[in-house]
Parts: sequence; structure tokens; C-alpha cells
Amino acid sequence: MTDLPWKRIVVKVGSALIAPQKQGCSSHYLLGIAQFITYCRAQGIQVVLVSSGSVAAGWHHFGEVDKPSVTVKKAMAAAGQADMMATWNKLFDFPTAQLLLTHGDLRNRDRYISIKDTIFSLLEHGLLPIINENDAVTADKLKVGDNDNLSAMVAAAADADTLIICSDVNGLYTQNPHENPDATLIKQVTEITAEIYAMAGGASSAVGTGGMRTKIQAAKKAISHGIETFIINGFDADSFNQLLKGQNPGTLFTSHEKPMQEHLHWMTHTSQAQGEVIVENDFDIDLDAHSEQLTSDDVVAINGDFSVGDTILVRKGDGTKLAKAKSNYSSCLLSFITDQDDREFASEFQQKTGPIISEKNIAILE
Ligand SMILES: Nc1ncnc2c1ncn2[C@@H]1O[C@H](COP(=O)(O)OP(=O)(O)O)[C@@H](O)[C@H]1O
Ligand SMILES: N[C@@H](CCC(=O)OP(=O)(O)O)C(=O)O
Repeated sequence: MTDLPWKRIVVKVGSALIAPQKQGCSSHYLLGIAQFITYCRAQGIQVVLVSSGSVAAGWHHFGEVDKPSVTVKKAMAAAGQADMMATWNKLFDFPTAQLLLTHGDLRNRDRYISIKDTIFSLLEHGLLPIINENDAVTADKLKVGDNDNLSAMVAAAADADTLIICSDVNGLYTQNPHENPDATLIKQVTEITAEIYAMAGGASSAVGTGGMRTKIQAAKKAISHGIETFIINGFDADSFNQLLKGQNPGTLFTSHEKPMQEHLHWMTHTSQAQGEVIVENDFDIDLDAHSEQLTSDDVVAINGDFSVGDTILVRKGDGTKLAKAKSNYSSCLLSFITDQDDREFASEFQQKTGPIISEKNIAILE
């Protein structure tokens, strides 16, 4: 064993490790993961567990179904979540706590802060937070949809330094290894390019969601927050031995040296724009340095209903996304000013009320 450099880690466990046969939970593969978590905690490393598997664990209660409806899947999740927690609890001799989240919770800044507080309080008091999406209640518009992206959002909220995604393959291959025997493992990724995305396909197992594609999205979110990300094979106990020796058992995504500021990261990767402000195609203000210069004169259209403080997307009419930002105006007030024929009145109004978006609350999009 080596001295591990981690202070706080998030371990994400895929469905295939929890309920491989869709016949309820099995502790077969979880034992090695639980030992790894227990060892890390004994070294003073704080651990958050993001566990998939509620749907797969609850599946067997619903007869022989191949493709369950959305409603049945929600019911499977409700049944399987309790079983999954009970299985984890049998493997730990310290207390755990369950958090079930939706994107609706994470994208609301107040609820996001509240989630952060809860995670930190659990960690301070020595509990292991076990997090999953609240599949039983969520709807399309409100869900993250996969636990890879959820684990990256959780890692950012927990201010973790490392995210370990335990899957059913050794890491990212040049192609899906189940479909292409010639695919080779990529050991390290320093930049997530279009080429990396092109390698990653969807899930091919009966229980996985998202496949490698959502793992790359998760890595992208995590590394921009300064969080190193591993994709490893959770079926192989040696993966955990290697991690404990400071080695890379799968694919390592190295983190950015200069992480984004916390609230800008949240705005870029977790919050969802409630509306859009469309500017002229020839708009050329450098929003990074001069966001306050954006005025109603530049705005050609406003889409959606948003309130003061909501996240908005600023984009050009041709579709180019410029920035996500916190709006200082409601959509209603902004439309009122933009529609004014008396431009002098509009200008004076904005001088008194302040800029549409402020410099400290803008995240420039690549
Ligand atoms: N380039 C790739 N490298 C590795 N696996 C890939 C790739 N493209 C697609 N996959 C698929 O992604 C799967 C892992 O994702 P998924 O089934 O969602 O598992 P998990 O439950 O661990 O999230 C692999 O089993 C494989 O079928
Ligand atoms: N929240 C779902 C899992 C969603 C998911 O992303 O699954 P997986 O690809 O196995 O990590 C569940 O508990 O069944």
C-alpha cells in the first residue's frame, strides 16, 4: 500500500455489479468495493458512494419482462432501492445514509447548496452517504437520467478530488470491446476531444444506462472541477489493489490544473438554463471581460419564462452558444425593455436597474 493522495473521493458503482442477473442484489462483486471503501475511510479519506442498481435489483418482482414501461421501471426502482441499501448495509460496519436526488434538485441553486450541506454534515459525522437518482418519482424533464453524470455532479458538490467509476469493462477502449475484439484500452486521457467522444458508445448490457458515452460526459464535468477521474473494472478485485498501490488499473482522465470556480462550474455543468437571450449574429462583445456591456439593444429575442436569479443561455440567432449566466432581470421585464421604441428610456432604465448579467456570474461556453 502507498500513501494515498486523496482527501475526499466519490465511488460510482454500476448496476451490473449490484444485480448482475436481475435476480435481486448480489454481494459477490460488492464485497471488494466495500473493502476498498472501508480501507480508504480507515486512512482518513472521506468517501461518498453513488450506487446504481435499484431498477436491476427490483426487476425480479415484476415477472418475465424484457422491456418494462417507464411506470414499471419506476416501481422496480422503488422496490430495488431498499434491497440495494440493505445489501450495502450488510457490508459495512459503520453507518450509511441514503440520498435520492433528481436533476430538479441539483439545478436549483438553493437545493444544491442544501444537498452540499447534507453531504458535508454526513461526512463530518462519519457516515457514508449512498446516493442514487430518485428514479421512482422523477419525470423526463427533471431527471439526470444516468448515474455517471450524477456522480460527477455529486463529486463537484462534495468538492471531491477523485471520482472512481466502477464499471463492467476495464476502462475506455478505442471502440466498444464487446463489439470489436481489436479494441484497445486507453490508459490516460489528458483532453476530452471529439475523437474521444467518437470512441464511446452506448450500453450493451441488459442493465447498464448510458454506456461509455455518459462516462466521458461525467469525466468532462469532473476534470474541469479539478477532479481526477478513473474508469475501472469493478468485477476485478485487483482494480482496487492497484488503486491502493497508487497505480492506474483502467483509464485515468487527468484533471485541469486550473479548476473552474465552484459557482461557475455549477452553472456550466449542473444548472439548466430556464430561458434564452438571443443576440445579433454579429454580436462581438467579449462577455468574459465585459459581460456588463450586454444591453437590451443587443437582444433580438427572449425565449422562455425566467425569474431574477435564474440561469439563462446567451446565444446568437445562428445557434452559437456564448455563455450561461445568472439573469438580473426576469424574462417579463427584459421583454418590456427590449420592446421599448423609446431607446433613451430603455437605456436610462438599465442604468438605474443595473446590467442584464454581471461579470461574476457568467460562465463562458466553449
Ligand atoms: N469505447 C468503449 N469502451 C468501453 N466500453 C464501451 C465503449 N463504448 C461502449 N461501451 C459500453 O459501455 C459499457 C459500460 O457502460 P454501462 O453498460 O452503462 O455500465 P455501468 O452499469 O457500469 O454504467 C460497456 O460494457 C460497453 O458495452
Ligand atoms: N438510477 C438507476 C441507474 C442508472 C444508471 O446510470 O445505471 P448504470 O449505467 O448501471 O450506472 C438505478 O438505480 O437503477
